[in-house]
Amino acid sequence: MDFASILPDVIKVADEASERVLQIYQTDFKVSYKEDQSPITAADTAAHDIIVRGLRGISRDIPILSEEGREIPWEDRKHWSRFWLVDPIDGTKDFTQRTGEFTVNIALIEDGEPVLGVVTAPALKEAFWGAKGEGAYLRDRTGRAHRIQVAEPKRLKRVVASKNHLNAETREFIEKLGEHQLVQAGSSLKFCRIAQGHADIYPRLGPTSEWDTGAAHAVLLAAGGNVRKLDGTPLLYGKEHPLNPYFVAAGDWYF
Ligand SMILES: Nc1ncnc2c1ncn2[C@@H]1O[C@H](COP(=O)(O)O)[C@@H](OP(=O)(O)O)[C@H]1O
Ligand SMILES: [Mg+2]
Repeated sequence: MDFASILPDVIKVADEASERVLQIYQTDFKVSYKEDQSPITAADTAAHDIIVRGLRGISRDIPILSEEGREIPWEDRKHWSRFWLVDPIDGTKDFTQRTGEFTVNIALIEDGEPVLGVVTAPALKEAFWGAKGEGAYLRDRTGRAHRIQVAEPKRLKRVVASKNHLNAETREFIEKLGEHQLVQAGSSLKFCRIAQGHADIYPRLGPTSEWDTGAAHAVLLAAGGNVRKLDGTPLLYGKEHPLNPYFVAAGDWYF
């Protein structure tokens, strides 16, 4: 598949969803709660609909797995060698708390590997994208896009961690890194901050699902980073259960 030729179309889909999400963000939106007690708003479902329609326009043959879509039986999914993995809004808590640190996430997975990803932060007016063999890019709030790359190794490690999920295991991991400084970022922006060289390590010793990480994982890979499980093997996608194992994201030099 020619990633360079489909990237502009995927970015366009993410931008359309982001625009709608931002409109809803600026209203007095209502918050409901799903079965697992996680929050959901009209923005999640509106973004899901726009993304599904847009991706179908890019290719009718690639199936879509979205956090806000219907559950697709493993019997069907186990035959997928390529699929879109979508989180219409990652960081819904940040959305409802109006921190601005939420993202729209679209990934393309091939044989378990995130090979293309687009992550937008509508309220911050930032968009990140990357694909295998194509490098990673940030379009900043001025509207200009430029190539991004992970930072060189330094003694002082800038650690990004979830403010909502900073548990004892994560704290212990961070202490062992030696000289460090905590950098705050919500949702999948944690991977993106590493990809652009603003942070060095993101330990996630807590739950996430595949759709929370796929797109930003692809961006980080394209920027010279990696995401590995605690046993050192790569984090993979398309499992029967969408829950990710614990992982660490960082520049390649860390592993
Ligand atoms: N118990 C749990 N099981 C699965 N995922 C969880 C979880 N607790 C938090 N998460 C995931 O962590 C994401 C938020 O991460 P962070 O705190 O780093 O911003 C949430 O994304 P959503 O907002 O898309 O639901 C959610 O998917
Ligand atoms: Mg999510």
